Amino acid sequence: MLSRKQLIEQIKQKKSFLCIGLDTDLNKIPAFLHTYPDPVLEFNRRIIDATHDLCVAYKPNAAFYESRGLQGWQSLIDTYQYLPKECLSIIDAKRGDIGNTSDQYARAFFDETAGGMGFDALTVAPYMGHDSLTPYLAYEGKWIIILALTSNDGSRDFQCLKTDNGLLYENVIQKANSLAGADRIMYVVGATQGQEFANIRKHAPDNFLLVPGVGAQGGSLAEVCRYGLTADCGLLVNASRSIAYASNGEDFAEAARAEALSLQQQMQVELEKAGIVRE
Ligand SMILES: O=C(O)c1cc(=O)[nH]c(=O)n1[C@@H]1O[C@H](COP(=O)(O)O)[C@@H](O)[C@H]1O
Repeated sequence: MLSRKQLIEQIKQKKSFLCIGLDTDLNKIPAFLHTYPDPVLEFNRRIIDATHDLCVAYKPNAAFYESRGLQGWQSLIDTYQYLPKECLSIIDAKRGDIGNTSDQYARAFFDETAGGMGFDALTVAPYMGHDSLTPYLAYEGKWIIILALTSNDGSRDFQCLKTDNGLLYENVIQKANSLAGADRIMYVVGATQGQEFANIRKHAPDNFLLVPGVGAQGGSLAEVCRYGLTADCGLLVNASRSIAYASNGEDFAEAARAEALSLQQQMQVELEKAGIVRE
């Protein structure tokens, strides 16, 4: 369990708001790892060992594990158990269903005694409304991270539709803000959304934003910071492929560290510029 206060302390201590995505694809990891009993777990462990002092969160994406059936689910459980406790653990599963079903998703990802995983945070889709979100909030201290304005092209299809009460994604934020505060709810906003961050901040001034889309998707960290940074930082910027697959040789963990270090150094400059940490 990681509270907002503890997350902010981590950010200040590590001078980083980096989240590392563990989107581990059996077909992309170095060949020599295939001799290990669980190559995905071995890969994740080495990435975590090489980067944990540079980031404040890890985000395994459930799809990369679910697609491998029983073995994949075991890799996910074992990876969860290996995550450093000082980092925010996010399961990116983008769940959303009627309350009765959301209860089960919540148990699967939040209740360690039920399914072996007790992640701090879960990504959720808001499309089914308030009663699809509240079951997760029943878990004291856990976070939900709601899709607001995503990084992909299709984000314009629905999220930017105009309603009598503003854009659809603005409605999502307003509704979710009525369910819980900035100590329980974060929003996903893609790094590719640039100046739109200024508008997001009008509706979610205090919430942390999970920001995927730097690295492989081409989003700009400087622009995200310019429009999205708050006095408490308020950002978790995720990179998955650009870190994890920086090399596919035996040096993959060092290469991942070099990528993570480069992002952390840029983040430190931004945190210093904003006066959140001292130079
Ligand atoms: O919820 C997410 O994390 C997410 C939302 C979004 O708008 N865009 C997005 O890319 N993601 C996820 O963030 C990660 C991005 O990976 P890279 O593009 O490899 O850094 C993937 O796990 C995506 O599923």
